[in-house]
Amino acid sequence: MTDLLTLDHISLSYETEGGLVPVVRDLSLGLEKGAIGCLLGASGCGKTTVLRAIAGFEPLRAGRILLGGAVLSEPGRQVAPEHRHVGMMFQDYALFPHLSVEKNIAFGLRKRPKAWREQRVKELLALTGLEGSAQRYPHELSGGQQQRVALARALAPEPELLLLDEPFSNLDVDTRERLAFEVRDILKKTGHTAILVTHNQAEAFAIADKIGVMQAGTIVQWDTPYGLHHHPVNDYVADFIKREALMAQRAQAYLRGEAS
Ligand SMILES: Nc1ncnc2c1ncn2[C@@H]1O[C@H](COP(=O)(O)OP(=O)(O)OP(=O)(O)O)[C@@H](O)[C@H]1O
Repeated sequence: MTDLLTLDHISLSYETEGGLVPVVRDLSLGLEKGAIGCLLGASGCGKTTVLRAIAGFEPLRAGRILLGGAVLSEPGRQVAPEHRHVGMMFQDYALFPHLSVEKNIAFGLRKRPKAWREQRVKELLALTGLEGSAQRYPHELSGGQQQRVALARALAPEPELLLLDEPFSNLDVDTRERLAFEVRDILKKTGHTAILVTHNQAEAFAIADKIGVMQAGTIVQWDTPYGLHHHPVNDYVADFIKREALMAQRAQAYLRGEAS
């Protein structure tokens, strides 16, 4: 199967007062349509920078980003973020506090016909289990419910690719795990392709089909959760994975339907 998203040897740097600082180095990955990928790594390794580059907010120093075979970014050329068909969901929800759940979800659909918009919002409320909360306001919802609204809003315009930056990190541990499984179920139901960024291994194993273990601006191994566990390419990956192995095994068992 051909990949929907391709990062082809991308490199990124930030301009600082001290000069150009390389942050992402020669990073490549391919993600099939309908798959959920995850960038996993310690703070500062460059995960968010990669996501921002896919969204179109950071220019590339080298390499190319392709979506559905079309080049989105290469040095000196960028498709504008609003023309990429890429949706985003971030850790701080970024919901509009003065709009109801229903209106938050419909926010990106203003240019669509009214009947289509109403039908789409209804579908998304059902998909995210928020039917009873359509008229409520963000401050009246729990953190987990707010994140489900944020997911519904990101999915509403039918993006080709969804980017999730540490979407669960503001939630307590129990909610975070439950929501990770719920989000996976929702994305699988709708067939969306997504890339998630996290430093939390349990979250990565709960949600992802493919995980990229990052170290100092590059991917050390891009593999299935099974592959990372059983065939780590070096000691760094092996140690990194071992640290939360118990949690990861639980998540895998859940996904195989062997645990509740
Ligand atoms: N606008 C910027 N200007 C200069 N340096 C930056 C900028 N944004 C990020 N950096 C640096 O680039 C590196 C990678 O940052 P990035 O946010 O991509 O890491 P991350 O892996 O997502 O970290 P975290 O898990 O803490 O969010 C860090 O060293 C960071 O300090």
